[in-house]
Amino acid sequence: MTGIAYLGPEASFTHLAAKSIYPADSLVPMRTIPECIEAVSQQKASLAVVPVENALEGTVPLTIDYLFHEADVYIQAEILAPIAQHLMVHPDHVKHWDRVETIYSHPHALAQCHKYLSYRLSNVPTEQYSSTAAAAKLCAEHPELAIAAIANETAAHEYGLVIVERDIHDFHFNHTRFLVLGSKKDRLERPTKKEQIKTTWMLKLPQDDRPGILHQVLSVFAWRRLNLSKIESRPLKTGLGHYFFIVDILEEEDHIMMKGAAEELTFLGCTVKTLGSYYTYETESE
Ligand SMILES: O=C(O)C(=O)C[C@]1(C(=O)O)C=C[C@@H](O)C=C1
Repeated sequence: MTGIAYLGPEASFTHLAAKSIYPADSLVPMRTIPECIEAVSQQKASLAVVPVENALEGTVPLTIDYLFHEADVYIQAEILAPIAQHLMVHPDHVKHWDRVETIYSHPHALAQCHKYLSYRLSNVPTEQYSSTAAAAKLCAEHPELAIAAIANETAAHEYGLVIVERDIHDFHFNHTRFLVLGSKKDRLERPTKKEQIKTTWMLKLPQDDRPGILHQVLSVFAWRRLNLSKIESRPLKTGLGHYFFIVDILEEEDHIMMKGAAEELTFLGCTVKTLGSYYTYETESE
């Protein structure tokens, strides 16, 4: 069991995030997020790095859903990275870049540039691809096609493309959170003294639709003064109106108040799936 799986290929944003804390030669590219998570749960990789949330576009649903429904893995750290999106083409197309016929990228990247694309290139269809770097690689491998990719600067260098429009993401504050996942509850050391620990739980409410249950759940945290930094619902996929909740709590799971909270939630009929406690590593831009 060796290697750290990441959403590839080389020069994806996930690759840059992973390289900020792990040596480049330990990283193994995968084609999809589920493949990364499976590699860890089937012990084919020691860890995996996957995107989980973007400041402009919100959750990466595939990651959250796969963690809840399909795998039993734990978060060992999170990496917070600034994101800058650029439009790039093969050198053969630089002169007439605004005549490209299709723009490829990861769905999150296309969504981060929605305003730019609709004002500047409204007639050009977009096509979703497995990652920004995979889209850049496609442009490099097909100079005969008039296509462009939205990706980062490293991808432009890696695949020999030319950036024709810089910083095309719609809002300046663009960051993505990436998770480092492992098969055991084990966390990376605290990166700096001031870093706050965080715990992620996934909560399923009791089956019977009793009034006020969400209020009761929140009060479990409130009276214990447990600070939530995020709460979000996702469909349970068992029918309309059925959800599970992802909560990030700014406390360590072993804390007495957290143990009490878990017990009380279970008593209320909730199922608590823990992803563990971990620290945040912040990276600089490329
Ligand atoms: O496509 C990539 O390069 C990725 O690493 C994926 C991903 C995402 O899933 O959000 C990561 C960061 C950016 O927000 C855009 C795309």
